[in-house]
This record gives sequence, structure tokens and C-alpha cells, in this order.
Amino acid sequence: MKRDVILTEVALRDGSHAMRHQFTEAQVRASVAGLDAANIPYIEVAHGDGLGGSTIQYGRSLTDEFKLIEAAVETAKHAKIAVLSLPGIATKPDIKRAADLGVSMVRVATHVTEADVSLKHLAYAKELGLETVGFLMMSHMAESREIVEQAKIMVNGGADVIYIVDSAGALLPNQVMDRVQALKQEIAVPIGFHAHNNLSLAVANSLAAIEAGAERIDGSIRCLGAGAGNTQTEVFVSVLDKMAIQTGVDLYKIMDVAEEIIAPILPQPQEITRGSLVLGYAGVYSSFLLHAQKAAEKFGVDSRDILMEIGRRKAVGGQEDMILEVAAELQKA
Ligand SMILES: CC[C@H](O)CC(=O)C(=O)O
Ligand SMILES: [Mn+2]
Repeated sequence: MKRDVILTEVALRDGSHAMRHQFTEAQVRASVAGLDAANIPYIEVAHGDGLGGSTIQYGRSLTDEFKLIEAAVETAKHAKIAVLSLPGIATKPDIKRAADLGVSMVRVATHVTEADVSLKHLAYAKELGLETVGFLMMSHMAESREIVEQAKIMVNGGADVIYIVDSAGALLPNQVMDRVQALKQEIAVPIGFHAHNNLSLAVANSLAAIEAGAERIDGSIRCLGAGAGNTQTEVFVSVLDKMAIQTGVDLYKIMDVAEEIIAPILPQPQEITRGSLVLGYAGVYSSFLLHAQKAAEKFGVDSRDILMEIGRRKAVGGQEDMILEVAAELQKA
């Protein structure tokens, strides 16, 4: 099967944020069966914040994520199942458990300037014989030169692929191009790109990444991802098909999964709302949106003011508690 671009479907992991981590085993089985039949090569399954993310801080999962991973592995006939690991949230035993269940790939995620934190998880995943990805989150917060240095740390630590991750959906196409080009010049492993659609640029940015040499792109079907979602898989497959770029994905089948399996389970349509727009505008983690909306309600303030302030403070993943702090300060003010 010739694939010019390799897609990873992230709705069953990034979409966990939008689902408030309430995926059921039946939903995962139905989604994986459809995605697999449509010939999606990789499907990521986990809590939105990765293995071990089911906590009060990040939001408790309805279903144990290992049950969901097991269901996904059992259901997929061809697709490889991937998991996300954020060192500090996930532990090595979590990675071992996922490997024992049959996952093929571990994506180790760190803040874009903290690649060294990934090393133990990358080494352990390699030891277990898994494919590894270094996932550099909040990539809008570092210049290309620094991203290259961070990527080198991950590659030396065993990453088979490096991803530029636009967690906030804040990057513009020229900035994506600049970052991917810089990596292509200095890094020998394939480069991937993960977008968020908060500024309605996910498809354009993913195309810019491909033009600059990226070979892996993340998509979320029906935009089921944090904030306004990611690069919408079925739309992106259609666009690439028109450009004669092969993904190997069956166009009608992927459209049907979006319409018949994913759309009915969405808690709300994945639109660009004023909340998700502010994420992209202010450069805030997409997974912070629902936390900010909850805090806004509790403290009687505007969630946009919270997010703008969080953007000014350059909060990074793991600093969700800052949202409550800011909401309380805004109420007082
Ligand atoms: C908190 C983990 C995060 O959702 C990972 C990711 O998909 C991103 O940074 O965009
Ligand atoms: Mn994401």
C-alpha cells in the first residue's frame, strides 16, 4: 500500500477532552472498526492527557483507559494502536501495560522546551520494541532553532519520528513551514505535525507541513479533539486526494465513520466557538477550554478573560490549577 502521508487518527485520545473523558467501550469498538475498515494506519487511544490522565486534576475517565486500549487492539485488523505518554502523568508501568495489551507505538509528549524529560520513556518504549514518537507540545512557544535542538535530544534518545504539536492552534502556515523545514534540514527521522483548528487553519497548516516535508499528520474525525478539534480527518483525506497525495484511506468509508459513528456521540458540534477561537488567538492549550468554562461558571467571570490571562502567563500543560487561580483573581478584581 503506497502512502505518501501517514495519518494518525487522534479522536479516541485528543477527542477524550471534548468528550469529558466519557468514552465507552462500545463507542471505541465501533469507531476503531470503522477507522480500520477505512484503512487508517494508526489510531491513538488513551485519556486526553495520555496514559494515567484519569485524575481529579485532568478529569476522571468513565471507562478505564486500558479497557479501551484492549478493545481497540482486539477490534483493529490492520491499524496499529498508539498511546500517548506524558512523563510525570504516565509511568513506565503504564507503558508496559499498554505494550502487553498489544499497542504498537508510544508517543512521548513534553513541552517544546523540555525534551529531556522524555528520555526515560523513549528508552523504555524502545526496550519494549515499540515504535516511538517525540511529541513537542506548544510548538508556537519556541523558535525553529530551539525546536531543532529539542528534537535532537529526542532523536538521540530513540525517537523514530518527531512531531511539531500546535497544541493551542496558534501557529500560522508560514510558521509551520519554517519549523518543519528547519527540522528537515537537521533531523534524519520523519517529521510529523499535529494541528488544532482554533483559528480555522488546521487543514492549511497541515498542508504547509507536508509542503515543507512532513510525512506524518494527525487528524481527528469530525474534528473530535480538544478546543475546535484537529485537522478534520475526512476533510483532509479528501483534500489530499484532490492533490493526488496518497493516504491509502477510503474516502467514502471515512466520510461514513464521521457521519454515522462519530457525529451521533458528540456532546456538542465541534465548531469554532468564541472560546476555542480565544485559545488560538491567545496561544492557550486546547485542553484548557472546558476547564476554563467550568471555572468561569463557578466564579461568575468570562471564560475568555481567563484564557487571555492564561495566555499572557504562558501556562503549559500540567498547570490547569492556574485556571482556578486566575478565575478567583478576576472575580476579586
Ligand atoms: C495534554 C496533552 C495534550 O492534549 C496533547 C496534545 O494533543 C496537544 O498538545 O495538542
Ligand atoms: Mn492535541
